[in-house]
Amino acid sequence: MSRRKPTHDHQITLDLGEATDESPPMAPTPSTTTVPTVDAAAPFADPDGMEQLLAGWQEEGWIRPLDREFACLIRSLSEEQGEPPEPLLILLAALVSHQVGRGHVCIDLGALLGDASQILSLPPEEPATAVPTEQPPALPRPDQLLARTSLEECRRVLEASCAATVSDQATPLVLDNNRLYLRRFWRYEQRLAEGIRHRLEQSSPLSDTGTSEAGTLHSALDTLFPPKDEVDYQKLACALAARNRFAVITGGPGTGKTTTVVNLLAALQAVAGVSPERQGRKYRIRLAAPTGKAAARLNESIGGAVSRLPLENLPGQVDQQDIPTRVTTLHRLLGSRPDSRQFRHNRDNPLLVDILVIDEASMVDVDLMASVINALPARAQLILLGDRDQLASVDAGAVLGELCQRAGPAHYTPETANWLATITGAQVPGTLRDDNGSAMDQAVAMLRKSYRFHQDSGIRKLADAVNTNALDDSLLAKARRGDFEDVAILSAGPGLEDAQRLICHHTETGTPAAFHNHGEGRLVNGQTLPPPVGYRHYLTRMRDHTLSTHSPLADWDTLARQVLADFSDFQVLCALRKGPWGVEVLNDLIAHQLLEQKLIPRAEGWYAGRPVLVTGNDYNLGLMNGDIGITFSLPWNTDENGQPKPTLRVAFPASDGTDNIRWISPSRLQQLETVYAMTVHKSQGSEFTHTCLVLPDRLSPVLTRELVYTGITRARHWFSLIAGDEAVLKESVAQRVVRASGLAERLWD
Ligand SMILES: Nc1ncnc2c1ncn2[C@@H]1O[C@H](COP(=O)(O)OP(=O)(O)OP(=O)(O)O)[C@@H](O)[C@H]1O
Repeated sequence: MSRRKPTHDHQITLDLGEATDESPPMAPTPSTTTVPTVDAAAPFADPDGMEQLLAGWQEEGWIRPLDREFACLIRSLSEEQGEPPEPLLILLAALVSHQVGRGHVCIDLGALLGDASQILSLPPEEPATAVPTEQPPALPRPDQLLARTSLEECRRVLEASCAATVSDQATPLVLDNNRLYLRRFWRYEQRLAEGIRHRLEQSSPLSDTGTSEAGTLHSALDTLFPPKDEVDYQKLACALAARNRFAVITGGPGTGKTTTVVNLLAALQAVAGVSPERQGRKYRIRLAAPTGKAAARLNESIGGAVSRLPLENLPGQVDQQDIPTRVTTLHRLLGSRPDSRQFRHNRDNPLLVDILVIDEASMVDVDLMASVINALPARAQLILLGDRDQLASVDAGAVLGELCQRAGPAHYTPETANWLATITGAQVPGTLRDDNGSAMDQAVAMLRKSYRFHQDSGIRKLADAVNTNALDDSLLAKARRGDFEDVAILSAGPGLEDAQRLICHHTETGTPAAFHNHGEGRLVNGQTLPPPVGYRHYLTRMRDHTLSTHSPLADWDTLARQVLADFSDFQVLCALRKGPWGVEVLNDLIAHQLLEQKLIPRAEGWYAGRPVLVTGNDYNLGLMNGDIGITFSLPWNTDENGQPKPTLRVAFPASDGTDNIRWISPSRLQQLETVYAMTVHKSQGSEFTHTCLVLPDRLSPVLTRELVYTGITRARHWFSLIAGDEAVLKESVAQRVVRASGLAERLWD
């Protein structure tokens, strides 16, 4: 019988990426139903046995209902096509879905069979909170099952199945080079790799140093970057990004990504101004970021950088209006539609843009990045900015990290090095050269010098040590002694309650006494910095204002702007959501501390002073996941006696690049949470004057080098650390986030 591969792609509308949490599934709560006892061989005997086992895993919280349902769907598809349903196929389907839920784009079967418990993190490690189960469940673990099979067997089963192909047939699973994908994610990765490769192949008139365009780039860069004794990596990055239709500029905090991209855009507009091909038409440029918060932050910094450009000295008659300063969110740019994953802009309706710059690109998952590529005209230039060492996107993929995996010791070919020498006058250091560098290598630039953090900055030293897994006792001891003027390590007594009390007190006051010289007298860019603060700071401004019923709305807007700015002067970040060190418990404890100090009127429900974080996009209200608002009690309405009747409204900054305030009734807000404490994941793309990182006293898979680095680098001027156990801090730094994906192989091989 000849079997037809079913075209079931449309049926796989299960949202296999969206249920992604920031952390792997937590440890099971004790089960109330009896779970069948099976040994590791039994589930392979028949598909019912395998399904029964998956049901047990789901019941124990090891996998999501979605993972089991997907596996059952694969079984049904096989049966519909007259195939004997293979238990191993059902298992692999559940596992690939599970992995996508944890941020992986696919499963690398070789790696999976090599170390299944590490790759799958199953059973989930007990989190800091877990109530120990009295009896561990008598279920075979995935690694025990996988130990009974081989790569050849997995391949055989998948290749024989009508549910998996390597071809363009729309089967729900794709086996590609020993990597197993959900088709949707395989397509994203393919589309992304194709879009990047296509851009890398396009030639640029800038490549030929004899063209007028190249000559203009040379003189524009000389104007924008004053001569230096050392290699100017910003200038090199500008030149490389100008030459390629796809480029990545990566660098740590304050290395000048914004400054560089503004210079780059000015240089490109200068080139457009002289280009015979463009006949004086300037490029249409758009700036975007993955979240409203990240867009707002770039908005803040870009205007200043543009106004400082020496435009009058540039060739090509570049005007200030030629460089945009408005930053939009990617969803807004692409035209998101409620209840749909499809954007208004796509291959058939591309964006009207010549150059698209995406900031904070580490937060962009493979799905969204593929949508960006899909919506870009074929010749449009795409420039990604971001810090490759930060946490990867919450949803599947680690696109920026993968694109920058060879950025440290770069791989510039002799051709690139010679071109850079002509265009920038700089010699590329020998350590960054490679005769065998690929096209992709030539499109990646890393900024290596921080202009925000001084050489002796504790924040910088800690971040560097975390990145290189060199966080040792002597550095921590120095920080604890107050040797760094910007870092404080706070230690509580041994008990959990002592630690929680310390966190609450610190959160209220910011504990300036824990910092060098009580945080007094620090000079930054020639200005004295105010000492670090806690939440008392913004709540005091709220409490002490003198506005009344008769005050105009503009005055309330001004107050809201100040309070929101004060709120961003401090933020507690947690690694975990659940448990005594997690966001939920700490939000509650901190609210009660502030209530006790009479800074807020109550600690539950809605009240004046409650800070909230939007946790899902609300297109009707124009609120995006990650937006932060503060609740105000406004005397705008009056009761029947004409007396002011306070009304609660939440003030949000407008997300359109203006400094407008939107006042929204709490009853209209659907997805949100209190945000005295926030997870490090949610803090990506944000920055706070003083950041306090709280780490638990037990290791969990969530605690990784990327998480600790991201937490530390959210601090603009002050960083405080409260760790339940410093050994856990060091162990966290040794753990890395590794996400399975085939993107790098598609681009480099
Ligand atoms: N080449 C330079 N010379 C002197 N100062 C610089 C240079 N480049 C950047 N700066 C300054 O360093 C600070 C950080 O620069 P910028 O905002 O461009 O960095 P960034 O990498 O975008 O920062 P972030 O980490 O916030 O994304 C700014 O005050 C900027 O003016």
